Amino acid sequence: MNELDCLETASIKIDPFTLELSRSLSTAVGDIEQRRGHVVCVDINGTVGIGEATPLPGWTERYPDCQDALRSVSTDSTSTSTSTSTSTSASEITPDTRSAAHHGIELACVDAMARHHDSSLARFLSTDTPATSIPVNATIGDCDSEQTYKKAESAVEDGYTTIKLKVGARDIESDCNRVIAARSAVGEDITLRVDANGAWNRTAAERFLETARTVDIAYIEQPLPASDLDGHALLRGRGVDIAVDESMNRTSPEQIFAADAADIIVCKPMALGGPKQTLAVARKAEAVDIDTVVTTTIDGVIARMGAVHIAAALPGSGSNARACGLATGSMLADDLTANPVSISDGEISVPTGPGLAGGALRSCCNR
Ligand SMILES: O=C(O)CCC(=O)c1ccccc1C(=O)O
Ligand SMILES: [Mg+2]
Repeated sequence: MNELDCLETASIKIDPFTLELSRSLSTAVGDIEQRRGHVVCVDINGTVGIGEATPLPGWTERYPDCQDALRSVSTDSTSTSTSTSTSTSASEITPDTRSAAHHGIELACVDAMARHHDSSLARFLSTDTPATSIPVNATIGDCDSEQTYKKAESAVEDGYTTIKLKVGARDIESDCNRVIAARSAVGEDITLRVDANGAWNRTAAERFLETARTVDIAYIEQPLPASDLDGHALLRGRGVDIAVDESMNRTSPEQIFAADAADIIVCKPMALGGPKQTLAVARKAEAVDIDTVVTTTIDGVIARMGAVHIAAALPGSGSNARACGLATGSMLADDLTANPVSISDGEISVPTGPGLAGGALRSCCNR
């Protein structure tokens, strides 16, 4: 079955939501304060599947475009209140494959298919035995050195063994002082990484790299603008690994690999258009010895669990793999429904029931 073949036979219902963050996440490209999206519920011959489409401007299509794309495939007239016609033939309109709308539908389809096979989504997607838990990183937004120290200390108290700091929102010297502060807060055994969200030029990135090497930063995520693949290639091999994130949205994985631009790719299923594209990219990366780190765009619990299953289905996933950015649920003030799995000792367990999480997310389709 093709990923969206289910559109031909499924009924599709969409339900908009807004989730506030408990505290905004400060990054080099601005603050994230709120997440708006749609729960997507499909019914394929009586098997229900749940997905989530939560666009983030800059990373995916804009909210109105996502909503239009979902309405065009929805078969439920009550959820298309502002549109005059109900539904066009679903097979005529399929959302752009690299979109949050596509992610929402595809996730719902694979959830239904996994349920139909009485398999967890990770097992359904994996060509191997999926991981049962995934190490995850704590994420610390931009803040001053003193706050960085305190937050790093408390992340370790909470059991995290990998911490990611957002950098690039202040001058290089201040960010250098922040990573020095973070290292002194956590000791030697904790993995530190930073994410500049493309804020630096090559000179600034080189300056940061000198300090990063001395405080043992595992990798710098997107130091340079997304299109500067050659610049990323030049930063490699200097004692700190280089990861790309935004570049994944601007160029193809093949271009990134060909430019030798990255040691690690960061994959956000919501931005890559769904579980299948994400896995396909990760498998290509593995074939050329590049690690994949799966993260979210700070999604609701449905997409977050989707990302956990994707991470578990990846080649070489599990406790020895690099920590994934999947501990983003605590940034939300409220959620679509209760978290089906817990995070402890820096690892998130992979839900074991059929599909995304057995019956645990079911209430999302009756909201
Ligand atoms: O990866 C993480 O630790 C959290 C997720 C994160 O940083 C993020 C969240 C929303 C949008 C962009 C990003 C990013 O990685 O740049
Ligand atoms: Mg990033």
